[in-house]
Amino acid sequence: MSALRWTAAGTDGGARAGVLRTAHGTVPTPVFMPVGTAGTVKAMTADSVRATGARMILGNTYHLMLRPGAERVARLGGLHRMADWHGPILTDSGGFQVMSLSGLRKMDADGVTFRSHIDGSAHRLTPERSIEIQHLLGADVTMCFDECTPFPATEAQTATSMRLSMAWAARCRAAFVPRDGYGLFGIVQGGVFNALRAESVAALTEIGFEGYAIGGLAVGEGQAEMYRVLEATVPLLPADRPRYLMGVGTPDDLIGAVARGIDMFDCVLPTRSGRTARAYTSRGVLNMRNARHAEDLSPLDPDCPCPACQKHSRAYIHHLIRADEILGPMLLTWHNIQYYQTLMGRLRAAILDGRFTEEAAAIRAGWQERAI
Ligand SMILES: CNc1nc2c(CCNCC3CCCCC3)c3nc(N)[nH]c(=O)c3cc2[nH]1
Ligand SMILES: [Zn+2]
Repeated sequence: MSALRWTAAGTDGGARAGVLRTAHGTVPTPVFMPVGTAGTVKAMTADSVRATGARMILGNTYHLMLRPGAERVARLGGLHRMADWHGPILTDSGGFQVMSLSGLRKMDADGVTFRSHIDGSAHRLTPERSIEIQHLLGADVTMCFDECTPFPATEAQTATSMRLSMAWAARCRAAFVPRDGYGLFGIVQGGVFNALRAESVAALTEIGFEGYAIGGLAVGEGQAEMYRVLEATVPLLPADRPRYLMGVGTPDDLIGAVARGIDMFDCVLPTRSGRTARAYTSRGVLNMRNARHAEDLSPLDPDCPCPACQKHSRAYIHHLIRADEILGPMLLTWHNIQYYQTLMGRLRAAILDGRFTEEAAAIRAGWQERAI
């Protein structure tokens, strides 16, 4: 097998369906990748993640370099063996989490020095070290070490930040060891400025990557602005490479971004919401702490195959949440991950059948039917 490859299976308007081939198996796209921050999709076993139909998960340089340490993960056989996850893993490169999680940090042209949010110990990430860490973790998809430009930022600030990330992208490409079934993705920056986005795409495609992520979005710009940036950026990307929109998003965001040519997604929403008692359903979001569920014998979502919906009532899940029972977040997380997988499956089937617009409208209409 050559380097990691994406091949198209069908298109419908701007939406596209395809297959991503990796060293750890093939993944139908569009794909939602559950976030497995510290080597685990929180509150889920690897078997339960697989049961949802999820094929590919995220790991993270920042968390795993701090604990248990990248070299230790390698000594434990890598992330796949350690977590008993034998499908593809994409790891983020750490820059985003350093900027959003760590306390004291100092950015310079060569990298970033920061203190661990866990024990305050000092650490440094450079493009080369980030690539090395992701190799030690065993990632199928490695992300370039970048700076996610803060929002809002002036055009000048955005240009400086983007150009630093482009210089780091070239260093990542040089440091990455090519292997069959593995790939390095570039990350497009440029904030909300079309000319800077175009400059970033040109710089990355000049270097050449197995896939292209759109970074610097879902940072507070709002859905309309995010869509506007996608409309200006996605058409500039090579049609034969996968496109990954980082950190997105709500079910509604996913539909809109698939419509604009995105193939891959990750977001903490389904897992984090599972731990904050919120359930995504075909009829909108439910807050399971709400007393109205206390004697409701209906399932979270009648159309859902997950154990929470097949075996339990809203009343039981409401009780678990109120009683602060660990099974509550487990069942809600499982359901939310299942909901996201079911959603992506429906979108993919609709693209292949040429009825994406109709399917998107039907899904959105379902959310309007106030959850009974
Ligand atoms: C939520 N919005 C958002 N996320 C972004 C992320 C993070 C994507 N999710 C990674 C997981 C987070 C939890 C731990 C495991 C890794 C971004 N990452 C990078 N490298 N660059 C971005 O511009 C970048 C931009 C992002 N915007
Ligand atoms: Zn369910």
